[in-house]
Amino acid sequence: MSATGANGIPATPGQSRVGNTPSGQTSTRRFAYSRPAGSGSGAASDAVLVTGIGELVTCAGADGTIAVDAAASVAQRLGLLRDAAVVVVDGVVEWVGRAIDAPAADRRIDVDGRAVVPGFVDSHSHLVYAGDRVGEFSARMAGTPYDGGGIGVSVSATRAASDDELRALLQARVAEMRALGTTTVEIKSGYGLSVADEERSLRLAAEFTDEVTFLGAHVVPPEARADRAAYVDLVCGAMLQACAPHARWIDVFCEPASPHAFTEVEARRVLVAGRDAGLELRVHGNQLAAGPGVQLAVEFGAASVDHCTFLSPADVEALVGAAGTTVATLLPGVEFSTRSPYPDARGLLDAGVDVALATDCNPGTCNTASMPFVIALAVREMRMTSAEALVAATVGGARALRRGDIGRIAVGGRADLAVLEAPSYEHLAYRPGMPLARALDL
Ligand SMILES: N=CN[C@@H](CCC(=O)O)C(=O)O
Ligand SMILES: [Zn+2]
Repeated sequence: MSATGANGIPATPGQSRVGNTPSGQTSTRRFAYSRPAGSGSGAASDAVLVTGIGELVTCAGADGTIAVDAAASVAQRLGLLRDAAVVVVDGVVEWVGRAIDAPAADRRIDVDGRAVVPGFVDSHSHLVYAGDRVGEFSARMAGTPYDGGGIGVSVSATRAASDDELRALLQARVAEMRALGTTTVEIKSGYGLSVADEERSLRLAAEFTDEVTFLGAHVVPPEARADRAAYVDLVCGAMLQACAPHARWIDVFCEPASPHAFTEVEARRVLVAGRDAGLELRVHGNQLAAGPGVQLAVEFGAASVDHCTFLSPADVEALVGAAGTTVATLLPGVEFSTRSPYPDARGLLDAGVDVALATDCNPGTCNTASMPFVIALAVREMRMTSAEALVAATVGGARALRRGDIGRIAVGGRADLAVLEAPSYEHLAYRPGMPLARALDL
């Protein structure tokens, strides 16, 4: 997390909140930053010059997707600068340009020719859980299919954990993400599934991010299976009332192919109730089979429909029509870890759908916090170009969270930078599994 904290991943919980700021344009004006004379050290602005950037990818020209095009055009749309510098004042980008034109600043960080990209925006994760399900993973690798039933195992372990245990687990997971270049993360509940345990999950998640999502409608918990309707009533009633104050978003696992997840009718009730409570909408849909998730998300104007693994032509058409409103968030780490077919990213991009990439980090279907791994999968397995994958992991994630202040390196936006142990962003897919990206501490 950047030093300025809390809309992204804070280094420590409980940092102050920062509102959204609109992204500005790349600036080439020349001036010097310095602390105001006589100001106390606590009150002064802190201007940092990040220089020696061999390749700076600002994503400033990216509008959500990068067309497959001639190299020069891709570079232009990526907002790619060589031998560049960025000036950051109090966590906000104040200047972007050639290093030789850079103004003076209070402090200087020289990245010595490395590439710098926008910090990754991981717009889909389930980090509030205890225990693991490695046995389920091994069984799956031996042929047992995933159906969501294992979520109950994580619910039991999470309910049994103390607040401090869950907080420590969250802190460790968020730190792993930051060490891999992620600067904003969305965190869902969904392993509590009682009023008290969902409320607690969200309260703890809110210590680490503003992008908190209520997922009481993850599965019907084991003790409620005899009366599904009563559980949906609870989610839409007392649970929502207790959880809404901690959350920005509501999500539902709409997957009729799973006996544990929710039908279209049930999901519709959850989305209506969440919207009426003032929450913004997201949907887990079309993960295990073709189904109603995508159409429902589009109908409700949800910010994102996530997974999109099994889509009909009508689903793609609906997503094309919803471009600018509903993002298709692809989670190829899930297909990797469940040995499932990958979503047709190429078809979605070519059709004009807004696409994001995220980890879905969770104990069941994808236990990785690595956005670089997701980018490598997107390029190798889903035929996205490296440029498309980087944009989907930055601008795409920002759009899936309806945020204009992150995902790009632009004047007026948050100074969330990831530095690469590499000369170019293309190394992210070229060197899979290598620790190439880290969030830059300013
Ligand atoms: N599919 C629903 N939820 C998670 C998996 C949760 C779990 O299996 O623990 C997902 O997005 O893949
Ligand atoms: Zn998920």
